[in-house]
Amino acid sequence: PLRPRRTTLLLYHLRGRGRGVHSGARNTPARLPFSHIIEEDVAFFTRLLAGRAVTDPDVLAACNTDWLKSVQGKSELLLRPQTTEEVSQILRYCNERNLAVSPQGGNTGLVGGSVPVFDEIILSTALMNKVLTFNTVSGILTCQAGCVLESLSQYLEELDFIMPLDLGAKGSCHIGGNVATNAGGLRLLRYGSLRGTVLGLEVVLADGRVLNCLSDLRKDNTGYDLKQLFIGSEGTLGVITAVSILCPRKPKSVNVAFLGCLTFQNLLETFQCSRGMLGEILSAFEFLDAACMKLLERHLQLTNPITESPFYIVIETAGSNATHDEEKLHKFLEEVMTSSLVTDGTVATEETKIKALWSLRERITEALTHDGFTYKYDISLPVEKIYQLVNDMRDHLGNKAKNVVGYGHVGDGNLHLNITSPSKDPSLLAAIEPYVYEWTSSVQGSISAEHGLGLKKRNYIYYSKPSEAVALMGNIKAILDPRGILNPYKTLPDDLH
Ligand SMILES: O=C(O)CC[C@@H](O)C(=O)O
Ligand SMILES: [Zn+2]
Repeated sequence: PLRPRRTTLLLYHLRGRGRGVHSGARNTPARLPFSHIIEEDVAFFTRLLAGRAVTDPDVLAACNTDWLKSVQGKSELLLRPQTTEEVSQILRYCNERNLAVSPQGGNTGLVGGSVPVFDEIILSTALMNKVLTFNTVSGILTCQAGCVLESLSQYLEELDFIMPLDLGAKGSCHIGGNVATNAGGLRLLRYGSLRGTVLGLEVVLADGRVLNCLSDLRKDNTGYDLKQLFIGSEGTLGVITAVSILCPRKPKSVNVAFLGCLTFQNLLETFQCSRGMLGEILSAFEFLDAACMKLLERHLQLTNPITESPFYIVIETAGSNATHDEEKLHKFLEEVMTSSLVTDGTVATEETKIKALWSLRERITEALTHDGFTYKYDISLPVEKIYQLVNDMRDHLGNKAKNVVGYGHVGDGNLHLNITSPSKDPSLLAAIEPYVYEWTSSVQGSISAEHGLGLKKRNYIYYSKPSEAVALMGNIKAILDPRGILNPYKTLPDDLH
């Protein structure tokens, strides 16, 4: 049988905890002994933030619920600071009073990391939305954490630059949240992860200290690279208040091809061929299966632009010379079609058609929300194994699930495995987990490629990290946030809290 590669002791611990209890219950932690908010606290924040300390239940309702509507917090206080100094004062106060804080950006996360679990104070970055500097020579942008990704993209496009990341949630997500979760998205294949493009951060620590490591430099080897600790730490080690990020030039020519393949093996060979033939202009290689296409058609009334196929690919090229790029793309398409790797396809050069083709990939998450309750898995695997997990899961679940779909970032070896059911179904969940984690661990994959661990996946960390590494994470947490007030119940497993 498939087994996680961690020590027997940990396995026993992990399984013993869950035995006989469905994962939903296993995932609900107990409230830690933080203070409760009293009138004096609200008075303090009202004085500090004048009109931006919100107790209105209607406003709080939206911030207490995650985008998937699967986690429901009970916070009674939302704070909307505008400056780093205000964040610093908020945290200093909360730390002294032992009040827990749930930092929140655009609240588009998919693992329950951005909403309170109990009555944590919500610290929103929504009003910290200013661009601070942009250097047109270096392409380095420095902005506050609450800037919406799409607004930054629009700002930069006017200056002939783009953001190095792009994702479906761009219209709502905040750059600070992107960095805090180390969001990957659709351009990672070309521009790399935020661990490379983020050059500096300003972070407020749990006790209110401000760590200004913003940077206008591409290179800086002076001591430990502290910013890396905060990238992907999901607000558990500090609150990111500003970001310096390296932005590429806006490509002069962009093309998108939407292709159909008969088998996943053909899709993989098409990927290899695209790397060889498109080289430096390849900017995305994404896939969806036929089950995703059916959901897009049924729930969003989108139209499949090509013949029905078991697999679809979205390839984007971005370069500086339209003639050169198109020539390369056409040679590549000729090659994959004559060799029958690809059975049908369409190409877009014009912006509205490019957008329409991209929505077939970007709107799958939205289509899934109309299909019922969705169990989501964001898995990193050796690229050639990506679809095997989807097939194995289908066999494993039989007719227990409504739909089992696979899509994701082929270029990054990142599968989004989503399973729907008419409503929340504990017996379905028990069939999916821990099977999905054991399967992933057996091929040394990661149980969270780009969405983070948040509330939902925190206790499964041992499937992807050795116990020594998790213990060290606990030590780091204890140094930076000794009272544990920052985003409690998230990222780290319950046995460390
Ligand atoms: O909804 C999901 O599971 C994936 C969301 C996002 O990461 C994507 O790539 O579309
Ligand atoms: Zn994704």
